[in-house]
Amino acid sequence: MKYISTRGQAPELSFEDAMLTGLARDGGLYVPAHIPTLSAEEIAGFAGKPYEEVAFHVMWPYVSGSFSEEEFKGAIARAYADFGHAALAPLKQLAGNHFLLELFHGPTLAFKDFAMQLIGQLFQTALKRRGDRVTIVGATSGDTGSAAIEAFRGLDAVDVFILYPHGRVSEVQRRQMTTPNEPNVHALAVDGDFDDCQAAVKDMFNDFDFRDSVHLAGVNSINFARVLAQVVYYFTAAVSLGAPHRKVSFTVPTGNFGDIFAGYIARQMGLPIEQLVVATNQNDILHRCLSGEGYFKGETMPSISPSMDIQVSSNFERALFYAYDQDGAAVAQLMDELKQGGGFNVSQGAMQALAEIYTSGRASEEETLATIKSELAASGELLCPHGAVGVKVAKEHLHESVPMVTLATAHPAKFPAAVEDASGVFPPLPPRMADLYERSERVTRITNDLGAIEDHIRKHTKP
Ligand SMILES: Cc1ncc(COP(=O)(O)O)c(C=O)c1O
Ligand SMILES: N[C@@H](CCOP(=O)(O)O)C(=O)O
Repeated sequence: MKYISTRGQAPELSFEDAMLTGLARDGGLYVPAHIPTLSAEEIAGFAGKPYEEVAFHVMWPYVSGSFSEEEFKGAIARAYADFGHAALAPLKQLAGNHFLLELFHGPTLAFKDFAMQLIGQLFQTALKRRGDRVTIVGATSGDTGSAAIEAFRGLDAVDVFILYPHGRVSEVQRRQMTTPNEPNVHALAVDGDFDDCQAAVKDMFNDFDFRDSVHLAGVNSINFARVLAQVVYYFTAAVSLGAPHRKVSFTVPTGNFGDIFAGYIARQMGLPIEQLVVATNQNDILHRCLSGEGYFKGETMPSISPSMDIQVSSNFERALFYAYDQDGAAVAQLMDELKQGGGFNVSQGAMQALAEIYTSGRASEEETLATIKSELAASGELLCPHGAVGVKVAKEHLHESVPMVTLATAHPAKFPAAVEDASGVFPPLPPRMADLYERSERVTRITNDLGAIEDHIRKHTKP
């Protein structure tokens, strides 16, 4: 399988090269040159199979030229060995036709572990084979950073620098990033918001001298390997509800559009997905855009679902690439308008293409709090604020005949203040991280200045 850039001007790469490269050199994002499909029989065959086995079958066509079958199966087995639930991604019934897919049983209690644990294994295999080392930079609104640090801490061939917005992540998220004491891990608290952190990461990739001198790699969902690993749980969830013989819908709490884009890939691969519902918090650029108002940045407002406090949603570029019939020049033009003028209008044809796949909704802060409270009373499920945004929006899109799955993207214990405020229940951390509040922290506060960030990284990267 070859990978191509959404802006059409970067070299085609293998899976391994695309994974280690991160952002394409034309500023675009890598996508597979074609999306492989699975037959209804193959999908039906996933019923009752362990998650790891489904994972291998779904992802193998994308990675097969880069890893041997044995390497890839080994990576999958090691990636999911430490999850705190035997099913890895259990499905719970909330009511009638509405289900919750719990994606927070990994080591850092968020859905990011599904991909990050796997790419941690794949990076190690590839770097060992090449005798190479890389500098990973990542931007986080809380969960990607902790998952990346967990996946790469202590590895010889990797330095990892995580940029998070100072004061805009939860205490648990911050401590997950600042308490690991391995010297290859560096938490940077940036004076700015998540979009500033993400822009800095992209600017570093576009600074080729810097990029090449430190062997830059990226583990945000700009990396297609991140998206790919997330495709798997759409299959396991849908099949357990009767797919491919029955259609299933998904509602996805959305920020950077990576998770829902994984749903799009699953759909294109042949999974009968009826609706893909984008659920946003008050930072609702995606909901506004999908409602026909164009894609225009507003100010990012801090919320009780901080991981979704995002205005420039990086994977939306991938969605646009398909909506514009894979026209890289058109996508490059839109991204230029976004950078220069803060937004763009989507053509009528592309809006139509998006509307065939995605619908959307938004939850205010009050609605999120009310949903945490009401869902606890109704089903006994204690939601994190991100899951609550999803549940609120999902309820506006329920249909009698098609099951709806809402993705519960993080454990409530990552956001105890908001959860307790809403429900009166303080969600405790699982025993394996019960001493998180006592561990000492190590973090560098840094201004939102590309030169300062690059200097810091240069100084702290192992040669
Ligand atoms: C808990 C949680 N929910 C939802 C999201 C949104 O996911 P995505 O950025 O893939 O849209 C994030 C961040 O990415 C998150 O950390
Ligand atoms: N919500 C994310 C933001 C980064 O998203 P990514 O999926 O592109 O890595 C976070 O928690 O960091």
